[in-house]
Amino acid sequence: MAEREPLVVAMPKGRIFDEALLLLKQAGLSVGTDLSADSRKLTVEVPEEALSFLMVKPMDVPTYVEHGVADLGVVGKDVLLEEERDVYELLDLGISPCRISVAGSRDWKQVFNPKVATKYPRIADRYFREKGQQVDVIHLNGSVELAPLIGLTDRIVDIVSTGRTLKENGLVELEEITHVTSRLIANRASYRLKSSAVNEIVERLAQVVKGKEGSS
Ligand SMILES: Nc1ncnc2c1ncn2[C@@H]1O[C@H](COP(=O)(O)OP(=O)(O)OP(=O)(O)O)[C@@H](O)[C@H]1O
Ligand SMILES: O=P(O)(O)OC[C@H]1O[C@H](OP(=O)(O)OP(=O)(O)O)[C@H](O)[C@@H]1O
Repeated sequence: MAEREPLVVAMPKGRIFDEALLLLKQAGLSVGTDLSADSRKLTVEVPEEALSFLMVKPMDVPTYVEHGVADLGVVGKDVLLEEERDVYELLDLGISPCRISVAGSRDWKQVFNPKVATKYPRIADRYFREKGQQVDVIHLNGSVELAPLIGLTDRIVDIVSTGRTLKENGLVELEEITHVTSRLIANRASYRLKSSAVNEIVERLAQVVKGKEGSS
């Protein structure tokens, strides 16, 4: 039974949630039944473990952590690269793997003043700048694969996992930008001021992650 002030953890709703929850359980945390993908509750208290969870949009996890309303958060590396928030990245959890890639039609050809559609404008901008290519980045919030199909852009920068969305829309992966997995992040002040509680969770999760790596 923990006596300390609860650690607040920002949990991403959506794709990552179930895998993140499983990791917490495998780390021996009894998080109860309120913390579930089906729940509509936005805050879940687990007093037995001195933990409190916030259910947030994946893109917003680093925002809550940077501002210190959450001590810890679980978030995809894609979001960290895009959001560039001032947080500590403590652990690669190895869950929800995917990649960020450039994609387009099979017969794509370099054009003058090329356009790229993406949910990740900063990542795309940085990638093409580092390659010395000038592109016009168009920010979309989803259904990004539609852009080249209807002539909005020549290419896209988006998440690829199974490759099914690209395939079903007649697109191909042209270049991989980076591999993505989910990470445990911490608020900078919490990491110093609540170090023993934070380190305990990090160590427990690291054990689980190490065990999975060993068995794969
Ligand atoms: N196939 C995939 N597509 C998108 N994200 C994936 C995929 N596989 C793993 N991920 C990871 O899951 C996270 C996205 O989760 P999710 O799709 O639930 O959120 P979202 O993009 O904010 O979705 P929405 O805007 O539809 O709520 C990404 O940040 C990435 O790290
Ligand atoms: O390679 P796949 O396994 O097909 O996964 C990749 C697709 O999944 C995501 O879209 P999502 O379902 O989140 O919809 P969105 O278009 O609203 O972002 C991503 O943006 C790709 O479109």
